[in-house]
Amino acid sequence: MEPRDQPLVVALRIRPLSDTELEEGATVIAHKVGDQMAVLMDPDEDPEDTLRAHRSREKTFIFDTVFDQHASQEDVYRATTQHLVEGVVSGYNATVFAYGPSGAGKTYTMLGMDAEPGVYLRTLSDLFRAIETRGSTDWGVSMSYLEIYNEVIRDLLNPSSGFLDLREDSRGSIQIAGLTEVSTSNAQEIMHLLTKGNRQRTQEPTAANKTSSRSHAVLQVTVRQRSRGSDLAEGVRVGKLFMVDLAGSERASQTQNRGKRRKEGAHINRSLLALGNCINALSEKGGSRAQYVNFRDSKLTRLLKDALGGNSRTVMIAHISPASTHFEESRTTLLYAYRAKNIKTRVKRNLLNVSYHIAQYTDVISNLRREIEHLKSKIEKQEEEKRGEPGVQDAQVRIPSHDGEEDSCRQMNKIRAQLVGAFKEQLEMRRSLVELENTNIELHVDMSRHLLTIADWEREKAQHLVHRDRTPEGDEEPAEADGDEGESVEPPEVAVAREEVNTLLAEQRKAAALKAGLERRLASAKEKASQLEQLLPAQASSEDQREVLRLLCWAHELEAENTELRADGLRRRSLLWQKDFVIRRYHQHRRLCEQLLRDQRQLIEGGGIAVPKSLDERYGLILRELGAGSLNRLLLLHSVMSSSLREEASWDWPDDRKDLPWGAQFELPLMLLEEDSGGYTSSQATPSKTLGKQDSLLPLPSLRILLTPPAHEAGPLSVKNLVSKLGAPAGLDLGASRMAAEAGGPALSAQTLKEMAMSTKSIALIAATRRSKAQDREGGSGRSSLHLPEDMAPDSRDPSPADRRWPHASPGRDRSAEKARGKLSPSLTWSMQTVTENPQPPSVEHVAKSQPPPAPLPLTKSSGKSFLPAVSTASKIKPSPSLHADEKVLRMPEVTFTLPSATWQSSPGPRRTPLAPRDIRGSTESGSRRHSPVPPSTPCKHRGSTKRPRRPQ
Ligand SMILES: Nc1ncnc2c1ncn2[C@@H]1O[C@H](COP(=O)(O)OP(=O)(O)OP(=O)(O)O)[C@@H](O)[C@H]1O
Repeated sequence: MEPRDQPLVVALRIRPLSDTELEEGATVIAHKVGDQMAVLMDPDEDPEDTLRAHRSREKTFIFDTVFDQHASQEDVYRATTQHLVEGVVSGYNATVFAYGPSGAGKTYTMLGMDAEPGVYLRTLSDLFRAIETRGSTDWGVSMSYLEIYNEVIRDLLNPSSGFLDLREDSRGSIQIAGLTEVSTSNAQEIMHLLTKGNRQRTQEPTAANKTSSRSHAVLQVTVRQRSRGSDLAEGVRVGKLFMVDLAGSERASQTQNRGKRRKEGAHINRSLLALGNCINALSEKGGSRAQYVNFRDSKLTRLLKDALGGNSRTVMIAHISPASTHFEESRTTLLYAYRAKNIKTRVKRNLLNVSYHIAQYTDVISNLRREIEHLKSKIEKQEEEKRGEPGVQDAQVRIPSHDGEEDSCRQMNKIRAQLVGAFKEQLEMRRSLVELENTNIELHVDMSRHLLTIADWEREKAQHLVHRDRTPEGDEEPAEADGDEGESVEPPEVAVAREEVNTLLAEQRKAAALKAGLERRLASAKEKASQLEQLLPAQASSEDQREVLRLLCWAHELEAENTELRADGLRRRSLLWQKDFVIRRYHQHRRLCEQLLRDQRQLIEGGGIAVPKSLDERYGLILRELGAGSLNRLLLLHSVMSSSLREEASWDWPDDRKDLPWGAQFELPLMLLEEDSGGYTSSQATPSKTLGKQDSLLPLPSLRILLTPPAHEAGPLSVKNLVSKLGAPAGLDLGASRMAAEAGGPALSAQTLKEMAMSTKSIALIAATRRSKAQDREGGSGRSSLHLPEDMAPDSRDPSPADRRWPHASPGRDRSAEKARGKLSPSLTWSMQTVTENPQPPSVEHVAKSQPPPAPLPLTKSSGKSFLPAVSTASKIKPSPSLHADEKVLRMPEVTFTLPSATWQSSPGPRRTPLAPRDIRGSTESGSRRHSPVPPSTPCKHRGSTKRPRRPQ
């Protein structure tokens, strides 16, 4: 046995709900899933609302063992501590900690009750038993029991001895001067002493526990072994077993403790923090990098120095209450324990492909579906048989006569119970598998993030080196050369990232091992179930058989739906994560481009290089743009969108909006080159010195979502042309960045369009929320602040000020007036839908008819990579007329929300014909050929396939 190679074993125990918690109306939020997983649900989450399941702070944790309220003291002991006994008898140290907030059951686990003794007694009994079986040596067992209260040590076996001193001898081992050490010969004796000592332990009632232990109690059992007949000095082996019942880990803010209790809390937390630090540092020491372990921070850690830092096998039993009222403490405890578990890791690259896992779920679902079909056909066959054999109608005929009906019923019930048990088992395992997969994806994404941080640093370092190599020869930047920072020192966040990667890799390995085990168990459970199925006997009545088979079907169907639902959530989550990741990449890319531009500009100016006027103008524009910070605002918007989308990951849109993002047109902000004259005089022509003014000219970018294209569109323009015309808007957001990336290529890729669609969806959500809030503020007048975008009507260049309101503007803000003064920009609209290349502006009817709403989000895997609906790559961008203007001024257009909803009302402008819902759906009743985004007064629904993933109620 090599204790140094042993990782810290962490178990979790979830106690039953207490009477007090039940009285308070608390619900159970901590669940055990499988043998090693615990799920902590968010109590604020509505359990009925399955669609919002991913919005919660629900978290899954994997430990070495998890116990719930059904676990007995014996179960806990066997799984956590029993294996330590052998080591102690062989001369090693072992430590068992009970950790957790006040009232979570630490003392119950360690000390237990008379009828249900805890870890102490069971360990000691086993210890003595082990000693007895090795009868050939001389043994001595002694014990001491102390408490650390407010950073002072008291002897619980002899409290009158006062406060004891902790000393370190010349060999560095810790001694407590004056501590009573009692020699014992059996476990019962120790228990008697313990019970006596426990009465001396500092206990006070707190809000969480009427008999709260306010101190750390340490029971130390020392086993000395001497070989008979050998020299005494040489033949002694000493094994120490520490069993620690820590004080409650709750934070002061979480208790209602005042005065003395609060002071105690501070001490308790100090020693627990020190313990946590030691555990972390020790894990590093065991790993690749040696690290100083500060045991001196508290008495607790000094006392446990030998046990922790030496040849000790250590087990932590974390405790939590399952009650919703203790969510915060439970969460903190789980995180702490989870951290403690992550010690000793070995690095190995093991990046997994998320889509691979998703494909696995698809397989699971199809297997289950096949099974359902098989069972259904079995039932049908049986029923047919029954119909075909009228004589067999009476089931009694088939029942062997020797035991009669009762026997058959009993047997049937037995088999049915077994079957149900087998299915339950399978169900649990399947759920655990899904949870494991979730964990795996989280690990995967976390790791990608950390790898990105490391990659960033590596790149920076390389740049730094290149820069240093260049500097001594050229005297371009003598100042910087002087101020050379020397060897680049790895920043702490990179070190942390490396550490995290290691930890995550270990986690992944562990999760993979767990998964393999689960899969094996699932396979054998399946085998068992099918054997049971075979057993479905001829001796039972056919009615019973049918019932059992129906039960089978039902269980499988439920399971299939459940798995489908989870796989669906998983897909969406992984898509979001991937998207976030890509955005970060683009963000970096944008920063690089900015730097490049600045450097180039510096070079040009410094070297006095003559550049063409047009290029110079463009440089000026882009630098002003950067100075104005519009791009950053856009990125901010995008991150808001993204988080909003994540929160709304279930996408449970109201009926009138659920199809919208996939079939809608939308505008994304682009950097436009605009003529600095005529009707579009741009204030951006003013240099960026007037930043304050500019800020007011560039309100928070927003986005417009339209149902049909503008009536005055001048014809399609390919992305390639458009982007080359407008310049690459690097870093605007994912969709725009993609456009930039594809500037030299064909039209927008399907992937880009999908990503854009996702962005649109989140924006629409934000818009809807803001709108309903705005309506609330307006006192429910039913009059929303919906605006009519100016490019929706032929005369939009001369709008009536009264008609215009901007969602983000102050109520009185007159947008058209601003526009007339040249402060606002026209915007660019393009369609997500496949549009025929028609140079004429399409009528509303034509558009609606020729462009049925796109396909719904399919649940099945598409192309093995993405699960979003396929969007035509033939999509075209339709510019507004302003785009054909000469390219002189680079400017960021304003973009706005326009979402139809049953609840929205607006006052249409005098020159507009409001578009009825049926117009949007493409009814021929509409006489208007003009597009108007006026929202319908009844929910607008696309005709055609508007289905979203089906969700079971
Ligand atoms: N697994 C369990 N089964 C039944 N009852 C339990 C269990 N765990 C704890 N309890 C009960 O919960 C109450 C609080 O438990 P306990 O005193 O062990 O908590 P604690 O974590 O030691 O609290 P403190 O830190 O304040 O000392 C006790 O009445 C105990 O009997």
